[in-house]
Amino acid sequence: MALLEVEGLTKSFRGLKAVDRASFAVEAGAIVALIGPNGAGKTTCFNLIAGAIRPDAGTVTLDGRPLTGLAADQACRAGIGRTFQVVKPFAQLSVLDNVTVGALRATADVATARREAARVLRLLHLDGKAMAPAHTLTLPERKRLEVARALATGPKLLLLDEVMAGLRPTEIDEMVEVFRRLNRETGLTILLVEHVMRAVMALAQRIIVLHHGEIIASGAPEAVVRDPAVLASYLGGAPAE
Ligand SMILES: Nc1ncnc2c1ncn2[C@@H]1O[C@H](COP(=O)(O)OP(=O)(O)OP(=O)(O)O)[C@@H](O)[C@H]1O
Repeated sequence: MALLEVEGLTKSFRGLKAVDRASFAVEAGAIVALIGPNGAGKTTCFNLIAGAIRPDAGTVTLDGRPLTGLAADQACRAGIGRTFQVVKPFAQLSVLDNVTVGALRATADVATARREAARVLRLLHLDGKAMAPAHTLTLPERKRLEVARALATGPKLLLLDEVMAGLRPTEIDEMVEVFRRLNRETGLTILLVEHVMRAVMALAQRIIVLHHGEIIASGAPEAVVRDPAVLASYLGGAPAE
């Protein structure tokens, strides 16, 4: 059964079709990657699903419930958790407080939110940094904090926007393991936008390829990365650096 259903999603910016009649589904418990060249419309898709912007046409349904037209905080309450490409924690707040802010989306009780935040920090191996101000974290730690903030909202669907960018191969492998474990142990459904193919191939059970806002391929990772249309969209090279 599909947890997320996207049907005919379309969004233009000043005449440019950033997302063009995109339709796809993400099954409950799946890890699916959305890939494509720069400017293909991936982040716009996320913004449409998460209620940051409104579509010109099309629908988004989560768990059978229409999300189209909901504002970002309503989409979050409905079960969409997301990270942002540009990581922006509250710099002066501690790591624990940053994640508690996320957890307060799911509960009004501060003590419960702090407990949930502490649990999520352990999952992300950030518990040792709980009291550190967010601005003192390294890049890989800031990336994990971004994931922790999204996870603490208690999502049914986690949208990850380039969380591997700037990480070293060993750090990527650690992140991959965190998501695999989360998916395996809690059944969390994940849709990731990612250029780092090492992570895509290790994580995704299915890949959807966007090009100029349109879906040009979808299927098993090994088949999709050999698809001639996909290779052509990446200027004849490998799908990503
Ligand atoms: N708010 C906006 N106003 C105008 N144009 C926009 C806006 N957001 C995105 N676009 C345009 O829409 C297209 C799709 O952008 P989007 O950021 O969704 O691509 P992307 O696939 O996420 O790219 P990248 O891999 O570089 O992050 C691009 O041409 C971009 O310039």
